[in-house]
Amino acid sequence: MLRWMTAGESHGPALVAMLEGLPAGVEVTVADLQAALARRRLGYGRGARMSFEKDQVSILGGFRHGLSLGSPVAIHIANTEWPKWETVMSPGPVESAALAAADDVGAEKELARNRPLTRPRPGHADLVGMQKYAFTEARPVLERASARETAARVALGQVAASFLEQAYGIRLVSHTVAIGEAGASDDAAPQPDDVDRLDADPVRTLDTDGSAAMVAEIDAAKKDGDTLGGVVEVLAYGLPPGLGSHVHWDRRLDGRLAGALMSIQAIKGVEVGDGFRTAARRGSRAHDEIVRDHDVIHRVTDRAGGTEGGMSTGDPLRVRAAMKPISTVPRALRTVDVATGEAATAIHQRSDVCAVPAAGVVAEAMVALVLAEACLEKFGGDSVAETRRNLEGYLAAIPEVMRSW
Ligand SMILES: Cc1cc2nc3c(=O)[nH]c(=O)nc-3n(C[C@H](O)[C@H](O)[C@H](O)COP(=O)(O)O)c2cc1C
Ligand SMILES: C=C(O[C@@H]1CC(C(=O)O)=C[C@@H](OP(=O)(O)O)[C@H]1O)C(=O)O
Repeated sequence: MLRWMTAGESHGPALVAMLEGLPAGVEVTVADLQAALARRRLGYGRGARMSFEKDQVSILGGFRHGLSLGSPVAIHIANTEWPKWETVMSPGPVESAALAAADDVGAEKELARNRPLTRPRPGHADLVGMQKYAFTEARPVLERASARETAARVALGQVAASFLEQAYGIRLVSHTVAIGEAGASDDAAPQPDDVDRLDADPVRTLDTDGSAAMVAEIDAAKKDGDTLGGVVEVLAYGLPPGLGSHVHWDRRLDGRLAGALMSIQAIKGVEVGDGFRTAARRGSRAHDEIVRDHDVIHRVTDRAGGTEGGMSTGDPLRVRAAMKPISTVPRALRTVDVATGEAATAIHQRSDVCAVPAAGVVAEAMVALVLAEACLEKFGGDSVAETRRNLEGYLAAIPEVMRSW
């Protein structure tokens, strides 16, 4: 069983990520994790914070000499901005005089870090979090609701992706499909080797015309004091057939992927394969017919996106996630000041205009974690070599007439 968890606040000293159940013998270095985290900071339209804040990664447990030990993995991601927040976000008690002084220091004093945030921002966890956790202001809520937490997911996702590739040859890639109303062409699905080209593009697409249109869309929204969402896609290549199961609702791979993607901040829709487009088709044009060619069984199309009956088919997995526009809208939205009950406009200090390219990297991490969990459930094993042997034994037992390889 693979389990993972993250802890840490957006402006706290660090994020912490733990992964339990990783077999021994997976090669991962701090440099690999740093590179994964750098990819999450990419993308045209992100706010000022992305340029000055740095992630400082260290591995606290689970590895020795670059190889996993089979013990729980613990990763620490320190935040270089912590000195500015040391008082306001102190985990221990602080004197009220020190808190008051915290508003008057530093280059960013306009952020008024300690001023009570009593004007909840629409689209954020602020209001309902205050109601639920009995806070009189939003800071204690927004600190954990913030997508800063996705840095911890990406670090864990990198460990999972390394395991998938080294144990089973499974590789992932993600890209941006649309930002606002501008989209990339559907022509060619990216391959894992396209990752450098994708990361070099301002919005992480291979379609240069689509990229220019998406950049223009972001510029226009920014000029209007507005924000944007969009759609990302994750593909995974090299999956064996049979991950997940049709026998129980909570073992279906498609359901687990959808849940993991929906758990990302601001994701409001998930599609597996052609998803919503399939709903508009007739059955004769919706499914993937099965043929046998040169002794190999395969599907002639890939509309299903690599799952049938809640199990991986062995075809490339294709899932999309729809992100709502960034909630902190510069052209401030209406809210209520909960200190006075008066109508107000929502706080806007600084924000991303669009974080869709980064959300693709986060989605890739979540898919890697779900696939690693599903692989370990199916193949087990305490070392990379053992789990690979188990995969090979399983594939060898599938009768030749049913083989898709
Ligand atoms: C990578 C990433 C970056 C984000 N950056 C911002 C941001 O700068 N400002 C903002 O208001 N929301 C941002 N969000 C979205 C908020 O975290 C999200 O809208 C909020 O948590 C509420 O969404 P929910 O209802 O889906 O939880 C970002 C989301 C992601 C995935
Ligand atoms: C810090 C990150 O993203 C943050 C996610 C976020 C939000 O509300 O989700 C709001 C912004 O933070 P702030 O309000 O402090 O400017 C983003 O910068 C990150 O992705 O590392």
